[in-house]
Amino acid sequence: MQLDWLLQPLLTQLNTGVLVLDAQYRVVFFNQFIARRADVDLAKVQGNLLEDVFADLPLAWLRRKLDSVLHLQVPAFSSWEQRQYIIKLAHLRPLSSDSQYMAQNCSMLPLTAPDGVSRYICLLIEDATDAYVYQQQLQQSVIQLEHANRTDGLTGVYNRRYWQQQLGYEIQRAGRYQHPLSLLLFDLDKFKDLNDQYGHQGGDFVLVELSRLIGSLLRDTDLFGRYGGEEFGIILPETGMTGALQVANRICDTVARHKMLYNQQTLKATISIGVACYFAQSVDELIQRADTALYCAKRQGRNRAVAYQPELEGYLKKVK
Ligand SMILES: Nc1nc2c(ncn2[C@@H]2O[C@H](COP(=O)(O)OP(=O)(O)OP(=O)(O)O)[C@@H](O)[C@H]2O)c(=O)[nH]1
Repeated sequence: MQLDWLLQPLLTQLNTGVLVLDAQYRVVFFNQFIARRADVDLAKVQGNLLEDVFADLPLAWLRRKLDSVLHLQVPAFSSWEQRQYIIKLAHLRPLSSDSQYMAQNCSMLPLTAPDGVSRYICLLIEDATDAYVYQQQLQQSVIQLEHANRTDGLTGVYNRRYWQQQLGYEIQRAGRYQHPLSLLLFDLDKFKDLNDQYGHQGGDFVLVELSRLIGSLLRDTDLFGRYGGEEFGIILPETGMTGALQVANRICDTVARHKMLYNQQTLKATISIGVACYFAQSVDELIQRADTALYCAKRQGRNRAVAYQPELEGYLKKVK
């Protein structure tokens, strides 16, 4: 049975790109799938070098691949995960993909003409844009989940679990390399009164506004987290007591001077800060020391930063 008549309609309708090159990598043939998406006319470019027909090919890489197919006479494959595309072909999902071009799986097959001598290579190009788009969406979701997993939903600073985990890592690092490390624990003053006066939403507004303000006063390497309701912690890597007190006083002063507009009313708030330095303690001990200093700051009249010293423990016993 003669089947030659099948070839042309099959190649025209095939939902796969077919591109045939000779041994000098000149274009012998490509089907409609490629012609339409690359906007090239086979009759006009037949016999031209591959790189003169299709712009911006990854030429060095592609030649290495084609050379091995031609000389070893074994097929090669390139997936979209390895190289998103080889030939710039327009795809049919321009809106749902961040890429203008079709993601491609490409098989490269060695061919020998009936004369038994002339060698060719056939490239079969499959549209893998769907897989590419799904993978992009999945990666995006993973990034969003990771962000949500370490962030406090209200204020956008780190949540307690993640922040405390980071404190553990920073303590290990400071211990191993004998580097300074300080911790600030702060708490809004008389926040209950603020909540009572402006409602819970007013209180939330202040928490958000002050988190943003304080975050803007920190270095990128500092780690700012929400420890509990209106209590926050800041880890200051590479910072000893003098530097930590400077940061704490700057935060205290900036907050006290900051005016916030809420429901046409001007709000002000103050904070108290406890400062502790790392000296080979555990996470819990370091937090405990900063908490003791914070408690003293409250007892001494609020709106201030107090540095932890062992004498504070005696002071606490007296006032209790
Ligand atoms: N709006 C709001 N309020 C909160 C949140 N978390 C805790 N609070 C409130 O913060 C207040 C904390 O009150 P207290 O622990 O008595 O302390 P304070 O009024 O700030 O007084 P001092 O700490 O002694 O200066 C409580 O009224 C809590 O309900 C929150 O996420 N949003």
